[in-house]
Amino acid sequence: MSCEIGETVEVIGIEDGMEGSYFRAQVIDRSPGRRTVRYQTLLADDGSPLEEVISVRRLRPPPPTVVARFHLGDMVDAWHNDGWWVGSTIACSSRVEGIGGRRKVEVSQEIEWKESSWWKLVQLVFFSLFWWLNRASMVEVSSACFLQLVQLVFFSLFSSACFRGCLIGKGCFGSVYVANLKKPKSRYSSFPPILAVKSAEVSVSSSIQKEKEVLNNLRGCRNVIRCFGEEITTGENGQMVYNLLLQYGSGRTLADLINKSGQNGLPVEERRRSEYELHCWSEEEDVSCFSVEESDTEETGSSNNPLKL
Ligand SMILES: Nc1ncnc2c1ncn2[C@@H]1O[C@H](COP(=O)(O)OP(=O)(O)OP(=O)(O)O)[C@@H](O)[C@H]1O
Repeated sequence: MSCEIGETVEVIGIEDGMEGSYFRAQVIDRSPGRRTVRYQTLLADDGSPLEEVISVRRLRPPPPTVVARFHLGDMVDAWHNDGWWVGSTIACSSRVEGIGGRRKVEVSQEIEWKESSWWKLVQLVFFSLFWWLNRASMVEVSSACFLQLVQLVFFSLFSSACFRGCLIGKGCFGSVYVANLKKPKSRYSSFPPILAVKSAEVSVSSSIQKEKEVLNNLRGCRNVIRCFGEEITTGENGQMVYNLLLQYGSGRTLADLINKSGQNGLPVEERRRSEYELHCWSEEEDVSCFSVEESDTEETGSSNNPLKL
């Protein structure tokens, strides 16, 4: 994205309470790696449009106007408080509102699963105690036993967040199930009511544990499936199962979509949308799964050329 003077862009909010929101603005000046923008909806103290100098990393192109069908659990942008907020649908209405050519849907705000400090304290006391007992040779704690103890404490404090439903698919490292929240009004109330849960036996779960780390690093990247946390449950045969709680992608994978589209490939609108999403992703995370021509001396290093997958 070149972000020339006069171009309309969207700026991601980074201040407290503004994370995950995008505000439309116009570029009014440029310097290497930075742009001065004038917001269309945010005002300065004197009532004039707010102007700000920001890094180009906070910019994205305005999204294309598409008429989309929304499903429960879809990730969407919703117009709220003068900006677009990333969320997921928790209810869909057929009512169409004329906001920027998009439908208005009810959203649950972006959430982050933060462990409460008392839970961290319990963990700390628990691990310190076993570390001390182990060092004093008062108990022999094998790693398997240790994991079971962790599970016991985990279960005594929290039961599983959701009911597991049918199998959606299997990958090399785990099986993916659709799941519903057990108690939508519990501490998980900010989770979408429908989740995808990727499960594998604890002993072979290192890859999906790694996946959690990767997804956490990509948190805030609006086009990447979100991870809501992890939990350990007991499987049917008593084995310990590691579960990754993921945003449910109702649209299936891009590969599924391409395969379904037959010989002519993706419809033009769908292709544009996918290119746009991959473009935003590459801007934010420097993803190298496709090549984009390098642009002049800009920090972002990408241009408006079509993506080559
Ligand atoms: N968050 C999700 N929402 C909906 N369906 C999903 C989700 N994650 C995975 N799936 C479905 O489950 C299948 C298996 O996914 P998984 O991530 O385990 O493996 P994969 O990406 O297909 O392959 P690999 O194991 O090589 O990564 C996918 O093909 C997809 O159809």
